[in-house]
Amino acid sequence: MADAPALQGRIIAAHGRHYTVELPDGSLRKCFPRGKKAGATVGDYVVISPQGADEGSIDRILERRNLLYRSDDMRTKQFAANVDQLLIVVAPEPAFSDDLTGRALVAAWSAGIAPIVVLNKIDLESSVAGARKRLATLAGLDIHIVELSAHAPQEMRAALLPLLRDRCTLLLGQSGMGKSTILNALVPDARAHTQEHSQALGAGKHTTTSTHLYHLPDQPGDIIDSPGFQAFGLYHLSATDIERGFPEFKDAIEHCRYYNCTHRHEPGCGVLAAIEQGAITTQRHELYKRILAENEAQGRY
Ligand SMILES: Nc1nc2c(ncn2[C@@H]2O[C@H](COP(=O)(O)OP(=O)(O)OP(=O)(O)O)[C@@H](O)[C@H]2O)c(=O)[nH]1
Ligand SMILES: [Zn+2]
Repeated sequence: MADAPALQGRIIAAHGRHYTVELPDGSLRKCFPRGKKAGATVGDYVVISPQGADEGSIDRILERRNLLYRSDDMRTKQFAANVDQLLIVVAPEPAFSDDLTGRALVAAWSAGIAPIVVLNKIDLESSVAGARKRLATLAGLDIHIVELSAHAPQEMRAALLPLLRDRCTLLLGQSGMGKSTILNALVPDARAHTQEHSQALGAGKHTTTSTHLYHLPDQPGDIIDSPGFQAFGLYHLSATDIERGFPEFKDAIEHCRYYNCTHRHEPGCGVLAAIEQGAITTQRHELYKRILAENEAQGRY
């Protein structure tokens, strides 16, 4: 019997050793990477060789438009590939972290991906003002900030669905910000679906898929759910990547006296001058210095 012809599909879930690949006809296959090739991630477009009725091997990962991940001394965690935008969920309670939110923004910009920040739980009236005030430090950066309450699902859908149309959106946030609640309002039974897939594909009932791509039920567009994080290392970024993660530095850097200026203490630094003039906030500059120092401590530069 001749080999079945290779097919192209998209990885919609990663389960440790194997992946769920969706084919253009909507069917799902449990696929294993061929050989020792690792590193496939949710959102990847792949070429597979079908095996049997519902399995396959991943022969090749097609070129990625982008790849989002975080990394620290412990490990590297890929979030997703080929995304159009990042939706970063923050909330007044538990209070979101400026540092982690800033890092997620850096991850987005350094990968060339547009970020949207969602301030969830605006029904928490006593604490929402404080959250708004902290978010105001991001004003002036090119970020769309949307306020909503996932406990008012109808209004929430009205606010989010237009932003999600025709796009592949990665949902990201610290633990407890309300990602699952938002996801479930956008894709009812998302969690149940995950269970179903896992069981149908033999992943076992208790294997939780950490990252999963869902199609929006009522309009074109995909949303990728990812586990909540409590740390967001960016050890993989080069100094140039980090600079790209701070788009407000771009014009100022043109004025730096030294081509290899690190924008910390050098004389004639355009970024330091822009801080003096109030065009760049010290808070963002502090974050920049923290990320750079962490990477330097790795002996990268
Ligand atoms: N008051 C209020 N509570 C909310 C809202 N959205 C979510 N919550 C609550 O916040 C808690 C955390 O919500 P989840 O959706 O589980 O948060 P998550 O971001 O998925 O958290 P992880 O699973 O840790 O990543 C739950 O108790 C939700 O009911 C909201 O709009 N208003
Ligand atoms: Zn400089």
